[in-house]
Amino acid sequence: MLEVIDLRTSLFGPVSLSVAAGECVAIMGASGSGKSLFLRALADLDPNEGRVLLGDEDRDAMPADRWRRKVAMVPAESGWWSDRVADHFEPGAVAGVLLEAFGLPDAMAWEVSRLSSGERHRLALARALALKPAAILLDEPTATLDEAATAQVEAVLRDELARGVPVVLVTHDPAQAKRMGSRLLTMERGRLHARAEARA
Ligand SMILES: Nc1ncnc2c1ncn2[C@@H]1O[C@H](COP(=O)(O)OP(=O)(O)OP(=O)(O)O)[C@@H](O)[C@H]1O
Repeated sequence: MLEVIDLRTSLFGPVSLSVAAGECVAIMGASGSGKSLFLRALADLDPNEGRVLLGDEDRDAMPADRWRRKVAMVPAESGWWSDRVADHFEPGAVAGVLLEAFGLPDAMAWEVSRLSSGERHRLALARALALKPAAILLDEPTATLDEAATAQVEAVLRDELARGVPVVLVTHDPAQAKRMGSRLLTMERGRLHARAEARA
């Protein structure tokens, strides 16, 4: 369970939200409504106030880097700090399995400079999931992807949900929100509301 209590910055909130183990909450909302800022605050990437709990662990009781490893945010545009894709992954079999699932089995040997935007996005997702986070925050994870690659990403996310990971998914795609979200919320001027479909 990921529990958010009165999370806020000067630019959004307060927002309170509970995401159960294995639940995907899909958040839509107009451009500039505060969706990315909310995810960044949840991951403790920007200064913020409020409480965030993961199971019985309190974010404020652990160093920020430990929290960010547990609660992985994959932003809309990922950062790369080395020339080779492989340098962004810890050694081990988990990454290989993910790259297969994303249809990029050979990507470990590639240079970052050759990656298409869709490849970058899937590899950023694989990089985050390879660390086996306890909660996942996704900012438009398939915005750059075609239908087949979108299906691959959604299949991997379903596996994460099946193993009990709570997922917060920001998307501009209503069909994806319905496919993946067990609850649909909308961000409006920095506040979260239930969407009409979710109340029906
Ligand atoms: N450092 C900042 N200072 C002032 N305003 C900011 C800052 N960072 C973001 N904003 C503003 O806060 C608002 C919310 O930004 P945010 O990135 O969360 O939007 P979003 O809902 O994710 O939009 P999109 O769907 O376009 O990605 C925007 O109007 C943005 O310009």
